[in-house]
Order: sequence, then structure tokens, then C-alpha cells
Amino acid sequence: MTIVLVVNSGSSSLKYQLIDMATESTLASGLIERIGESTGSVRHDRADAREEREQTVANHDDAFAAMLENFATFGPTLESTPPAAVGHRVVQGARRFFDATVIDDDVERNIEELSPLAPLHNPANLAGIRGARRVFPNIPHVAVFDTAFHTTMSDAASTYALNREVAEANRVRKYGAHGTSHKFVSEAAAEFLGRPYDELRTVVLHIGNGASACAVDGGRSIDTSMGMTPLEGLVMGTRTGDIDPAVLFHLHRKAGYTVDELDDLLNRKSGLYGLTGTNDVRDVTQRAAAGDARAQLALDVYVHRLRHYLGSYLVQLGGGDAIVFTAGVGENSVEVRRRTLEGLEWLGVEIDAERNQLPNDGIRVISTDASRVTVLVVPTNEEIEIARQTLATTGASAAE
Ligand SMILES: Nc1ncnc2c1ncn2[C@@H]1O[C@H](COP(=O)(O)OP(=O)(O)O)[C@@H](O)[C@H]1O
Ligand SMILES: CC(=O)OP(=O)(O)O
Ligand SMILES: [Mg+2]
Repeated sequence: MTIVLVVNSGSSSLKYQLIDMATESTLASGLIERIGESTGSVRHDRADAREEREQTVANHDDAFAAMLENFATFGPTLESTPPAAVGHRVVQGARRFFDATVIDDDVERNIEELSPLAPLHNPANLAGIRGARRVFPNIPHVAVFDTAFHTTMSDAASTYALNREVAEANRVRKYGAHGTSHKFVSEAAAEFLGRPYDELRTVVLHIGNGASACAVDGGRSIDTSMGMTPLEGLVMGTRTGDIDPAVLFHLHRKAGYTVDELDDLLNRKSGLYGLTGTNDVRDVTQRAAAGDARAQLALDVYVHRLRHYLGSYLVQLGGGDAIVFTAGVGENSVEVRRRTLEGLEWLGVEIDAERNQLPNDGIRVISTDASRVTVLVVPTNEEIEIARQTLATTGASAAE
């Protein structure tokens, strides 16, 4: 049995999975949320039981300790099912890491060095890497980069029309994120449809708390909505997505905001949260249905931006074979999917109202049989993809 432990540290969460690679079955998984806030939550799942508790988790080091405690207390213990390798999600690899990479001190330093290009994510990823390397010093640790899938983007797609010298001196360009998910779901969609991956033109809408769109042309990312950092693009739970950069000058000059305050405002106090007071699409949808005008506007803005990118990417791809919805919102929100694709029959996109209501228990088609473009919901599983790449990178076999 070859076991891989996957650590996915987000900006305010830590997700983990212990996976038996022979069958790709999850032996245990967990989620530690609201890190750094006054009340956090800790969850640990095994096949037959769920443990859940409220617990204040001050930082990612404490979150990592909570994960170890969960394994020790609720099992399976990491002594009884020792991992052969640990796979780490790292958001920013820039133009330094094109593939999953075995972590040594030098790689760790490089990930740290790239932190300014993903300030909410790379430091959290590093805390997980350091914690895990301390606990498991004798097994390989592999970094799987969100940006790797997007390194196929052309210069036309990834260059900002910013002064060239300034951009080059500061490594300013579009790197994208969520690539592990975009790859996993676009590949799964091709397989499900029985079509060769290298022929399919797909627009993926990964809509979770963080959200991004991606145009996948024959298995290659040709454009994506996140930019130098995961702030650009779609409207997110707490992030603005696209905004006129002059808004920042204005807020600084007229209202005295400092750079750090602007960073906090755009990354943590905006998006759905900034528009309505909650970052959760379930709450926003309920409030909108009950007549709350702010929630209605927030959903309008949210969907407007999704359609903006969908249209753009269908043009970049020269037409689309498939549109894939994934992540928390994409997999669960019947309304966001319906509204995103409303009135697109002229484009060959025809959603089936009943199929759109099917429960989220696996990959499914939600377009009509007559729809020229096939619309699918594909549950993402970044952890499985990270585990696969981790194993491939270490050269170990799944059944050892
Ligand atoms: N049933 C649902 N209907 C609508 N939105 C949902 C539902 N369940 C979860 N979500 C949304 O999914 C989000 C979390 O998505 P997820 O992909 O787990 O995000 P992340 O990985 O960025 O933390 C929640 O904030 C919520 O907005
Ligand atoms: C890159 C990013 O935004 O990740 P997440 O959706 O996990 O916050
Ligand atoms: Mg996510």
C-alpha cells in the first residue's frame, strides 16, 4: 500500500487528505477553517465517522498541529499508515517551477522568495511545508504548483501593457492560479465525454471562495482570469476581482488609505462580502430571493463577470466543445449556473433545467441533448491530482 498525505493550505484554511494510491481511496481527510479569526473550526473525516469541533486556530502552524492531533486522536494514526510522500499545494511558482518538484531547502527558499506574487497563499503553503518536513524528515515532499498548468499561456495572454522595464524588473505578468483544478476537471470532462483531451476546447469556471475561469485548448491553458496574484478576474467571496487600478490612487489620495489597507480592502473586505456582508453564495442567494436589493445586485455583478469571461474565452478558443462548472459554487449553485448560461442558445449553449437541479454526487451533463456545447458539472479534487503528481514525481509505484 502506497500512502500519500496531501496538505492544501489556503489563505485561511488547511485541507488535508490521506490517500491510498492503489485505489485512490481517501483513508481520512480534514478541514481547518477560519484560521486567524476568533472562532475557527476543525473537522476530521474517516470512512465511517466525522469529528467536528470549534477551536481557535491562531495561524497555519497551529492548523498543522491540529491536523497531527486529529490523526493521533481519531486515526488512522500516521504510524499505522505511514505516508510514503507528502504532496503540498503551492499557489505561486511563477516562471520558476513548470512542474511538480521535490522540495529541498533551495526549493523552499524559492517558494518563499515568490511570496510577494501570492501574498495570501505562499506563506500559508510554506507553513505546511515546514511543519511537514519537520515531522517527516525522511520521506519526499513534493510541491504541486497552481501556476504550472498555466505556463503554456502565450506572451500575448500573459503580458500586461505596463512599462516593459518595470514589469520585467519586478516579474510582473499573469501567472494564473487554480491550475491543478482546471487540469483535473478538464481532463475528467474529456474522459467522461469519450473525447481525446488534446482535441477538446473547454471553458472551466472554477467558482469557490477563490474563483477563476480558464480557457483550455486541447489540454493546454491558453488564458485564465487570475493574474500576477489570485486577486484579478472574477468576483470572489472576499476579493474584488477586476477593478480599475485608478480606484487605488483615488482611495489613497482622497481617503488616505495606505498600501496595506488597500491590500486588505481588495483581498479580504470586498467581493460578495464587501457587497452584502457575507461571502457565502448560499446566503447571498437566499437573501436575494427574499427581496434584499443588495444581495440581488451582488449576484448580478457576480454573474455579469462570469459571462464576461465565458464570452471572452469562447472567442479565444474559436468556439467551445464543453463548459465545465466546478468548486463549491460551481458544483452546488443551480442559480449561478442557470444565470451564467441564460439566453446563450444563439451560441449553441442550452441548459436543461431538470438536469441542472441534479444533486452534486458526481460528474454530470446539465445541457440538453440538442445543445451544441456540452455543459458539465465536474466535482474538483485538487488533493487527488496533487497526490497523483506527487507519486509520479517521486517515481514510486502506487501499489508498493
Ligand atoms: N449549496 C451551495 N450553494 C451555493 N454555494 C455553495 C453551496 N455550498 C458551498 N457553496 C459555496 O462554495 C464556497 C466554498 O467553495 P470552495 O471551493 O470550498 O472554496 P475554497 O476552496 O476557495 O475555500 C462557499 O463559500 C459557498 O459560497
Ligand atoms: C488561488 C486561490 O484563490 O485559491 P483558493 O481558492 O483556495 O483561495
Ligand atoms: Mg479552493
